[in-house]
Amino acid sequence: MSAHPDPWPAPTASAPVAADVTVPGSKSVTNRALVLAALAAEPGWLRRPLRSRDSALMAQGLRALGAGIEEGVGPDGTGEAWRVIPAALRGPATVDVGNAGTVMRFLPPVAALASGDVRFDGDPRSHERPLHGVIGALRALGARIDDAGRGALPLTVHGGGALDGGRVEVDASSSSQFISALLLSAPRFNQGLELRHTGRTLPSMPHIRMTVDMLRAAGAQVTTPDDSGEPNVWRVAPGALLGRDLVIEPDLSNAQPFLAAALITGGRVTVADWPARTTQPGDALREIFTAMGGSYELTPKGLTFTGTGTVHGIDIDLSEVGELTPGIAAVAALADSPSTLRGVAHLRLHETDRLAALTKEINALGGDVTETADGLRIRPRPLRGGVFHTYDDHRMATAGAVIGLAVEGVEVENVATTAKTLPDFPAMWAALLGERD
Ligand SMILES: O=C(O)C1=C[C@@H](OP(=O)(O)O)[C@@H](O)[C@H](O)C1
Ligand SMILES: C=C(OP(=O)(O)O)C(=O)O
Repeated sequence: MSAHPDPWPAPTASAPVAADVTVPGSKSVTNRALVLAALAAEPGWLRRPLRSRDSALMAQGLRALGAGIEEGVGPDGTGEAWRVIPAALRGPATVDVGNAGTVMRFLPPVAALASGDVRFDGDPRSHERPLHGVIGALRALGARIDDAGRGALPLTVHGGGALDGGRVEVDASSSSQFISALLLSAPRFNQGLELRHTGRTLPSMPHIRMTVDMLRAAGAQVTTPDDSGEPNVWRVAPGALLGRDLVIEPDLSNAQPFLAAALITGGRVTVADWPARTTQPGDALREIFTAMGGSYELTPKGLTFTGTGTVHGIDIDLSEVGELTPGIAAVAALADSPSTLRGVAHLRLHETDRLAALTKEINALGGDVTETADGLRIRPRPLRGGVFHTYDDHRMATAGAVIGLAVEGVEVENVATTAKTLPDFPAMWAALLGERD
């Protein structure tokens, strides 16, 4: 990957885009697959894993706890793959979570199963992101954790080599990852887990379904509220997990800027290998961007999205698909009518305060965005060039690039932050526009 100027001049589209795009593996699937493979009773493979900062941190954290994760080619000799060899989990170990929600939430339960002390720390922002649900639940299930009373990072898990498990209550209204974290390790708890969510709201349900689907595919017995009719209760039976040979789906949330490019420029983009059935929230983009003025066709080759060049505003509850908000806000700022994005108050505690950041940066380009209690109101106005700040948030960077397609002179500060989940973004973007990186 070449070094990029900072700020990075976002290319404008001089013509409708027409491109085939292959996006790397899903962050959410890769990091769940790594955890489940490390907890399994036998080795497994991840094929076409995401290689990015967040997945490297997850792999490194699991290695620190004793798991073997080898880079290589898949069992059929083709393509990149990771071989995961589970081993006894042990400290002392140090885990750097960076600013990866999946690492900071999914690994403390794994550490509670290890014997020895496991220290967790990360980027300054990781100290501000909610973790209290995981810490409180693990304590209630028998773990010893020293967080100096902060309810957040940094902290040390004093792993006892096993965890009783059993019943626990968690308020996961600030992050669905609290629930995913506890479910993923639960087959290894002595009594399994009965988890009750006590909050009024619960974001990102597709990500919880992803957790349940992947647990089941690894042989775990899981009961969801849909199965039992008991709202907000998940149960996981104790039992061994299978090692899998898993092909990771492309990251549909990272397909978003490319689909947005087709929508905005009146062009056409085909994203290869779009899964026919998936729990990824990015699958909702087909319908959301259709409502905003485009159309799509799903074929065995992938998803082809076509725009007309006219973008309509949208009034939509994004609570299930919160991570799509920055990209939708960028498109909405270029629409022919206002938009209201609702149900995403928890985005204030993501990589950055995304509601404040989007408001500030779009308005700095001449836009008219206001924050509401749980989202954004966006009134499109003619935009002008300027520096688009990204606050170490990969989705702010891609949002700035999307606006830059239609607005001359947009410069994205720290485009390298896209390495969190999409390290090749600047080169992929240049290829989309037929330019050299
Ligand atoms: O479990 C996951 O892989 C994710 C869950 C969501 O987190 P929140 O529920 O905290 O929004 C999502 O925003 C994040 O990008 C990935
Ligand atoms: C919220 C996100 O990430 P994280 O996994 O760090 O929570 C995201 O990728 O939009």
